[in-house]
Amino acid sequence: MIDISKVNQRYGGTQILWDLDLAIKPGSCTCIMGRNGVGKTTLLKCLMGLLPIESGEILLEGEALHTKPAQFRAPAGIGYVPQGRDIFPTLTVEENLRIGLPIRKDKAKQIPEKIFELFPVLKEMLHRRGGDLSGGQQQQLAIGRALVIEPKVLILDEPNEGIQPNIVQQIGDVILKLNQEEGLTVILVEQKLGFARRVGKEFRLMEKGRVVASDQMANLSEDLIKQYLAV
Ligand SMILES: Nc1ncnc2c1ncn2[C@@H]1O[C@H](COP(=O)(O)OP(=O)(O)OP(=O)(O)O)[C@@H](O)[C@H]1O
Repeated sequence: MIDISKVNQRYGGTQILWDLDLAIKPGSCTCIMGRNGVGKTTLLKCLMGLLPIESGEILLEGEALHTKPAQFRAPAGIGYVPQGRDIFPTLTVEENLRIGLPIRKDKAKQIPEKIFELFPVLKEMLHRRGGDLSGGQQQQLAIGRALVIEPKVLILDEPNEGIQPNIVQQIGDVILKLNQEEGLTVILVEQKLGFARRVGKEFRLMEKGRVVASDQMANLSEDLIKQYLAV
């Protein structure tokens, strides 16, 4: 589904991603894990075209993605929930959700009802400004906004950072539903081990800008945790 090969990326003189290889299978839910600063967010930004790569390639269903400017990546079928959410605080919930509508292939004029079934709070808050929502509600809005385009792949960068436990539970339920019942491919950067184990089917461990271990989530051993995740 997504094939990343030999990707190198640098911020000025500092190289962050080193010949990074990563393959994502259709219908999988893959957690990308690793200590702070190993390059997880940088990798997602490269996938979304928000950062240029120096070399290597990124393919989506066999077609080159890395040659497409950022604005063509969502229409190619990638929904992205960035770290820190990045909702538009002065726009209403409805306006935030409508942003993806023009790039839908069917040019739908209405926000799909499914978004409100997944996140009923967004219907209640439809006319409130995004900036007035709680952190957890904003995160639900960011996920809803990414789903409006009906993506083939949903990418989430630490969706539970600073979110209260009951909303973390709800976000987990939604990811599980989308992945297991609807077959949506999910890529999740996640620091919380419990959450990763609950929703992830596979893991990829990163260290120093490379993927150093890949397996089914059930095989994430204490040794690997100690080596690549413990602080
Ligand atoms: N805009 C930037 N300019 C220069 N260096 C950067 C920039 N953004 C990130 N870095 C550096 O790149 C490295 C990787 O950062 P990145 O945010 O991708 O890591 P991460 O694995 O997502 O960590 P975290 O869990 O803290 O978000 C870090 O050393 C970081 O300081």
